Amino acid sequence: MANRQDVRAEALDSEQRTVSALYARLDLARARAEAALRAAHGSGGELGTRQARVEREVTAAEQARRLARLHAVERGLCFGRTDDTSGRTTYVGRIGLRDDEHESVLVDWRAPAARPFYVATAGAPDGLLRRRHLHLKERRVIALDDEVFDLDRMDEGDRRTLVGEAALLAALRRGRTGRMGDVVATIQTEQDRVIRSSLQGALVVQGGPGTGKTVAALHRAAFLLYTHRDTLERRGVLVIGPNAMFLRYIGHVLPALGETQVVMATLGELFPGVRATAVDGPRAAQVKGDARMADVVAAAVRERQRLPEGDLLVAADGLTMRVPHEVCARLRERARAVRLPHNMARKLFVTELLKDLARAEARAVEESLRLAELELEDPELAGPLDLEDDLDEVDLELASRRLWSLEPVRRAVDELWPELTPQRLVGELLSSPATLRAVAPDGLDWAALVRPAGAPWTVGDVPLLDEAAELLGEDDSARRAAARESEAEEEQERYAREVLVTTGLQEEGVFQRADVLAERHADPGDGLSTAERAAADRTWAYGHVIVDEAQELSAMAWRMVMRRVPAKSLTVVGDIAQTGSAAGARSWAQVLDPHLAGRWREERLLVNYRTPAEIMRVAADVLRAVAPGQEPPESVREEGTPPRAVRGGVERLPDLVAEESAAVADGRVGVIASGARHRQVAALFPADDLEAPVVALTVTQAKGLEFDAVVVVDPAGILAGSPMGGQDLYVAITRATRRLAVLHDGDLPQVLSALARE
Ligand SMILES: Nc1ncnc2c1ncn2[C@@H]1O[C@H](COP(=O)(O)OP(=O)(O)OP(=O)(O)O)[C@@H](O)[C@H]1O
Repeated sequence: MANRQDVRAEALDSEQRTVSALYARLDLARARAEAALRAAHGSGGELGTRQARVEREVTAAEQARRLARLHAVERGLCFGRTDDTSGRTTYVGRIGLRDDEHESVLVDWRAPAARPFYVATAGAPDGLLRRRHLHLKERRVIALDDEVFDLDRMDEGDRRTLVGEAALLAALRRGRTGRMGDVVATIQTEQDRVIRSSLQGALVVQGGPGTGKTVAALHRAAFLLYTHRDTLERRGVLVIGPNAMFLRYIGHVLPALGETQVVMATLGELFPGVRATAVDGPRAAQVKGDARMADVVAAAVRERQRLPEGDLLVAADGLTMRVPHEVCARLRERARAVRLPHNMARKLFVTELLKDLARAEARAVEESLRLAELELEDPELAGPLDLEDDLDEVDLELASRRLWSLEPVRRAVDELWPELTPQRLVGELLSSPATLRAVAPDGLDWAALVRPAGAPWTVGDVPLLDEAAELLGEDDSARRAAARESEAEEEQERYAREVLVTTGLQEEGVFQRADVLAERHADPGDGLSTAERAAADRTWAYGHVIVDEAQELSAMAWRMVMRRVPAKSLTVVGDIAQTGSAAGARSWAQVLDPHLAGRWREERLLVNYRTPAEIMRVAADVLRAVAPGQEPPESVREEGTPPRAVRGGVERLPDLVAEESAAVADGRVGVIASGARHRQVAALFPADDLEAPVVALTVTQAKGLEFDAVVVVDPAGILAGSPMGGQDLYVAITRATRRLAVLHDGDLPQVLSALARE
């Protein structure tokens, strides 16, 4: 009788044959796409009608995209197999493949046929007998894991082939690389519900640290693009993350899932032309994020629609024109009443005011003539003279045009109703205590906002700029056109370079230069991909928006995000217990109801795949202290290394980090310090690249990230550092996947008393 070793080898062999055949299909699909691409490029050159040329280009673009996808799925092409009760075997992979008879040989993980692979559980096997995970190294099958749902119904031969350790645990024990990986092979049932939830409406994914919210949201983006490709490729998907480092951390997940058409941005980048990275202190952040700031910005715009002290007096060309105060007030009311944005309504105000100035000019001329008449006693000039009444519409228009060319007139108009950019309005508002005092509602701590003129934009300013842009009706068409043009060229070249590399066309001498190919590819429209076009356009309406670490968004930030997605199709991912920003959410209803009026659904993730149970027990004490109503997620594994507290100052840190590094071998160490200690710690570990073996971060920077070992420095400083210090400590502790050490120089905070002492 064959022993277990032989059975294992036999099963591996058999799967290897299947997997090799799948890779052969992949190679064939690539060869076909390359041939189609070459045919599209090669056919007809510059000849043919414009329509033929456009059609060729569309085909070429499609084939190039297909090729890029086929190349992106090389690693781990096939990772799953199901055997069901009707005797059918299905292989699940990163993309779908068919044989020459058009029979499916590999099912795309996002397709309905792949569902049982993700949802089957021992209690509800969904028609499955067995689920098998295949582990590949390059194109070789190196291990198998089986989960059996109905042993009794398996035949003897199949039973003998059962192999494996739970695939999930194997995946979770892998060392961290500084990049988030995809988990397509081990998606859990509760995560699968999130991933496949309908595109319509807003879905909130609430879950404690490490429950896979981020990873599920990214797989959801890939799933939605697969299922609703038409809509979403046209409108685009936007993923909003807390900072650039986080976006780099997750940046590899979607391409590995075959999706490259997603815009990733931080909140500080959502206003084209501004890249804010500075952050406000808690007091300013809280006020800036307050929903009442929308009224403040609106009042600041109205405040710029001014009236003269008394009558308006404009001296130009040797005359003084006078427009009575009441007339100016009437003109302002009329311009406001049209309810157009400020810069558009200005046109109306200026047109009317110029007419009144023209009449005033006529009056002034008349007046001066009368004076001249009195002085000269010239009988020729005697008799009634009423220039003002003689002006008809044509005269008025001509006079207005002439007046508009005079500097003093322009200055006077700008004084009353200036053309404003969002940057100017918000910049001048925040550096003017007098204006802030005048426009802030009672009870708003406006003094917290005051800052010097020209200070760099903060992330909290961006929603204010966006609000201002809505009210001002920023006319950015010229800037947009220019930006599109240069970006379009760059994009075409970049794309062409990719095509040259992935297809080997360059090597074969079909195209030597990316710019030549780019020229061929020039989109008859603006040539930008949806993603690029959307990122450059403040008013772009995305098809779907995913917000990660969404608990940090202020009420003002939510207003901005909602403008980006008028269809209100959103995935909101976060954990109320981790809110660190003073302006962040205390409940999902509080931040979402103003926009969605209860029309949002919530899924909860309850299992922590990151943090071992020993560390989570300490984190749970912290959570109980800061948010008594919140339940910590349950860890899926014990690691066996008790988390520890080490007494000492920063001088003890190099040794401690060396110990932790040695303990995790090739893994990564994150040193998370209080704001007060961060500078000192960062000087010891200066790398700002997550792939470095050791990286020093503040809690805010560490949000959403994870490390094999974490060293928390100055827990008391973290607790005392902000009104949300408890939440911050909870975040810091839960970044560890294997080991935790806490370095403290004063007394260890009470909430950490469960740590082993050294
Ligand atoms: N089904 C899964 N299979 C394998 N690994 C998983 C799975 N789900 C989650 N993980 C891993 O668990 C870790 C935590 O996931 P993720 O960062 O998405 O959690 P999160 O809920 O966003 O956490 P936080 O709130 O702390 O930012 C990641 O390393 C992720 O790859």
